[in-house]
Amino acid sequence: MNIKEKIENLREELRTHNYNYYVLDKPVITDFEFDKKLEELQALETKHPEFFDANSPTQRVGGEVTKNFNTVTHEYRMYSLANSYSKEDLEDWEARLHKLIGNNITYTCELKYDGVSISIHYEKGLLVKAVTRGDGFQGDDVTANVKTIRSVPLKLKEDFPDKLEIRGEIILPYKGFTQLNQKRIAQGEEPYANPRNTASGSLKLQDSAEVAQRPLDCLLYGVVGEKLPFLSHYESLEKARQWGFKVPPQAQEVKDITEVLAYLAYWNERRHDLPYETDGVVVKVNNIQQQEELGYTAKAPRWAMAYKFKAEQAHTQLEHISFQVGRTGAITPVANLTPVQLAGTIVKRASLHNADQIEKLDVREGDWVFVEKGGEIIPKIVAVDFTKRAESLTEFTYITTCPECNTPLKREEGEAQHYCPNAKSCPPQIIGRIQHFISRKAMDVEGLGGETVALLVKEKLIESYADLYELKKEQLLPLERMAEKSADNLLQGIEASKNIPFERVLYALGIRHVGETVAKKLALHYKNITTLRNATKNDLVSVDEIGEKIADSIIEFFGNPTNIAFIERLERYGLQFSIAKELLEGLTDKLSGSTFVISGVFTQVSRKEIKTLIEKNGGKVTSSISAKTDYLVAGENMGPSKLAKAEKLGTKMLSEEAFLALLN
Ligand SMILES: NC(=O)c1ccc[n+]([C@@H]2O[C@H](COP(=O)([O-])OP(=O)(O)OC[C@H]3O[C@@H](n4cnc5c(N)ncnc54)[C@H](O)[C@@H]3O)[C@@H](O)[C@H]2O)c1
Ligand SMILES: [Zn+2]
Repeated sequence: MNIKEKIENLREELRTHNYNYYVLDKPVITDFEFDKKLEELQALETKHPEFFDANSPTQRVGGEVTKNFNTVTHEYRMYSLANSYSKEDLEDWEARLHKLIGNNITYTCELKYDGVSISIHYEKGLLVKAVTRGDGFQGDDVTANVKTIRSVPLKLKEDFPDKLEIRGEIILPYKGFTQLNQKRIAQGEEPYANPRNTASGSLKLQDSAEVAQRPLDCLLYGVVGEKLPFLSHYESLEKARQWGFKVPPQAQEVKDITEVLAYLAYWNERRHDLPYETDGVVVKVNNIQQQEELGYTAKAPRWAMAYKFKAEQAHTQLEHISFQVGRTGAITPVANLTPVQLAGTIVKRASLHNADQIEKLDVREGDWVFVEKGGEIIPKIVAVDFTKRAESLTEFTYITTCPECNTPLKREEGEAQHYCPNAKSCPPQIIGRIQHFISRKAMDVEGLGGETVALLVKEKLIESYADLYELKKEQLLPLERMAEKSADNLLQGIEASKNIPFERVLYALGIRHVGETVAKKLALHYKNITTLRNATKNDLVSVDEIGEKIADSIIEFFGNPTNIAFIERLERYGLQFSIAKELLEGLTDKLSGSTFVISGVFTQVSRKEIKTLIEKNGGKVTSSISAKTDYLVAGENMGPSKLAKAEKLGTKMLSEEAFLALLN
């Protein structure tokens, strides 16, 4: 690989990670690994200026505007921050500052809150607009969602300027994060991975009533605008507090880099005492006039510098490896560790993912290991400390039978995970399936939680989700902690679930690889369970987004007489097994085979309606333009990057009118 290819590859790789992180809220590498790669690219680009590209991830803010909100152009651009990792980096920065603006500089140090950036606009003291950072030039209008955050003032106090834009970070404090996850686990749902991505995902929800349920908070760190009533950054924070904003009190004015380093050392130790996550410190030139003189690079202010805390590692001993069985029978190996302090919590377990991972690390029971916390709540083992390996340790042999039911395990070709095939009577699979069935996105059975399901199974009152519909009050009352009222609620919840629409019932059945979106696709395509049941593999794979793996799994599911018996029972109880009439209205295949991207703001119909129209007419909507995009439905104020990409690829553009005409 030559240098140019290497640079190109790194850029492409970083773009993908940006997309995973900012758009999907599902990073696949740790921030530390991401920053390392970005640094590597930066070094290569500095050494080879001939390959400069204004679109490189080193030159641009990593996010994007999504298609789900109105797009707003920022009056003042939103930037990222330059990063430093050592004392030397900070000293180099100070030397550059001295050269540019002289020696008379003081700084403000603040913590770097780990959440999502937000810009909030006030006019005459009233909150008028809240916008995400997006690509730095344009962001998503998330006003309705931000208004649900209690600490964000809707009205300012005291002598505020007529027009004001304030910048901050929306975060999810640890406490709220834990509560949210406890609720999810009780409802049989997968817990969220970490506070930052959950905050980001919450902010992007379409339903602000749901956002209001998320215990988000907003910490402010900067005011932008003309003729503002302060001379230094530190004063601006004090002012913002007076206006009613939540500005953390840890910010501190310091006079030189030595004091900056003391602040860093202090918070490196103590950051875990804070009620929310921080990933570093931000140092800012204090004097606003000096800030203006220094200005910005393509990506970040020259007057500010982030210093990232090191990802923390712990060193401990792996006592033994145990195994968990999930609802689909998937086996996950878990490392049970000698408890050790890591990033503010005591860690006792770490994920080992699958057999390959164990082999790759060559980890053995009794080994000393290094544990790290990345993007996941469950920490992972990053390496074995071979210097401490006792000679007596033997290579770990993976289990061959299910730890819960003793059935020989299976591993399909090309899959990393082992499965317990005994779906019918393996206890965690039975419980897991029922927990999935009642979960919020599925049948949403109110009054019934994951723990009660486990109890009902243990007491042999139910063996399958179908049994739920035959539960009687007399059976429930003798259960521990089951008062008359809770029994009633539970039964009412079960009764009410009979109205849940077909696509969710289909998802609730728990067919492997059939998630929410796939269930919806299948429901829309096949309209009822009978046609779906009779579909052949060829037929299935012809449906948009249904691949072989999903098709095989559907065929297998319906080929199993036990499942058919369940479905027949559920039909008898009155669950919905065909698609609701409203959904069928206006369904055509006019746009079948075409892929659309929607961008900008529209006047006659909303973006959401456009999306629905496309899908109802058989088209497909994706979020970013690629060679596969057939049409770009372009509203006003479209993102410049989208436009450029569409032009480059020659994507057909449709105005709002042209799009509507296409349908008629
Ligand atoms: N793991 C991945 O795949 C992946 C992918 C992309 C980005 N990332 C991570 O995202 C980050 C890069 O994102 P970025 O461009 O937002 O840079 P950044 O997070 O390093 O810095 C900029 C942001 O810091 C925030 N911030 C928090 N406290 C602040 C304060 N007191 N003052 C000023 N700003 C403050 C602001 O919202 C600002 O937008 C890095 O941490 C990177 O590792 C990870
Ligand atoms: Zn089993």
